[in-house]
Amino acid sequence: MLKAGVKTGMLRVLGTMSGTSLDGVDAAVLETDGDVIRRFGPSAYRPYTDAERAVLRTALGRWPGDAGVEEAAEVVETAHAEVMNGFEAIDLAGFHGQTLAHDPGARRTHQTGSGAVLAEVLGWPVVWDFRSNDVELGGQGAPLAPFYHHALARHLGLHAPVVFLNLGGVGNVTWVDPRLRTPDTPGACLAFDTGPACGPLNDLMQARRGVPMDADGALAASGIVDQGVVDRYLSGAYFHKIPPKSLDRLDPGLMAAVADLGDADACATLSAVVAAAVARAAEHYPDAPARMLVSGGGRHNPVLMAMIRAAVPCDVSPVEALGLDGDMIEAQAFAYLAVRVLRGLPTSAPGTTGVAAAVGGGRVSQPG
Ligand SMILES: Nc1ncnc2c1ncn2[C@@H]1O[C@H](COP(=O)(O)OP(=O)(O)OP(=O)(O)O)[C@@H](O)[C@H]1O
Ligand SMILES: CC(=O)N[C@H]1[C@@H]2OC[C@@H](O2)[C@@H](O)[C@@H]1O[C@H](C)C(=O)O
Repeated sequence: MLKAGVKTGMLRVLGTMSGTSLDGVDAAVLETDGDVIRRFGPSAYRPYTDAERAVLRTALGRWPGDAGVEEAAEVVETAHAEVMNGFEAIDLAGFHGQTLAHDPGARRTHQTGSGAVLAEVLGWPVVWDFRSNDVELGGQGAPLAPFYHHALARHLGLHAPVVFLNLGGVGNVTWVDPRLRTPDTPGACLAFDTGPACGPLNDLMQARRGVPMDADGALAASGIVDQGVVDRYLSGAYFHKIPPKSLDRLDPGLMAAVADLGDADACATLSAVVAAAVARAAEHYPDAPARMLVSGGGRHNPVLMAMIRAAVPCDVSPVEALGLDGDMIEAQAFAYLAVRVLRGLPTSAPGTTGVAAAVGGGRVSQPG
């Protein structure tokens, strides 16, 4: 199904993502027709300043109209306009925005920042608000990168099921079968959030040491895992749910569970929770994957990666092993999805968000 008046063929699309860890904006160019990938283009990263991050943090958990949300939208729009302005010859942009709140059970999700404002400022058509339609139709609204993971597996010429693991604030996996030609074919993609990833580690480091992360897992490396905490956490309701399922970044329960541990032991234990959650995900795979390809900032944490390797029975490598850029997969995904939205193609399916049938979503804003 092709929407009237839409340019056919390959487009040069700029995708952006502002992730749950509130570190900054990733922007990456992808040449695609919304089906196959032709080429990866340049990318850029624009960190939030401490003051901007504070504005975003204040607005977490809030909905449109709540106090502080307009200020957060302005921060997000300004940061995106700055980084997006540096790119040339763009046909289309895919703007995810910053998730402030996500409650699929109540059929609502909130990504702040207006694609209409960016279309005006940049002079390009902008696709945005990717998740609302899916949650309104009863889906989880997340994860949405899976259809792009399927395109990546095809682009890489893979012929067996693989798992893409993204380690951001939250962990999420996509099991993909590239032998099935389109991502919305039943059985082509199964995706869900595994559990917490870097988010709780960051929160702990911020609260106890005033730094944004356990850099290179240095503190976790000198700590001892409290296996009781790991086992108790993994016995929680989320880990018994059948996918699709998605998480909000905030889980005060996990922070409380490590409150009595010293800093190093708490970091080691939180890292072990991440690895155990990733390992637990395998219960749901339709078939054993040939390998696990890791993207997101957590792949830079060698302690976390070692724990995952020890817990998972297949090869685990950063996506760089296959020539991809693990910091830009999500930004590229929203470039890919933008073209799908423009062309009226689905962006999620029962296996990715639990929506009842494959659906599209997103709004398209044209410059005035
Ligand atoms: N060298 C490193 N050592 C340890 N952790 C690291 C390192 N580099 C990045 N990280 C972790 O990765 C996080 C950023 O990951 P990423 O940019 O993938 O998250 P995000 O896109 O905000 O999250 P999400 O995918 O959940 O939206 C940092 O906040 C930090 O916790
Ligand atoms: C609601 C929301 O913004 N979810 C994010 C978050 O960050 C990681 C994980 O939780 C994933 O479900 C999703 O983002 C990725 C890009 C996705 O939709 O695939």
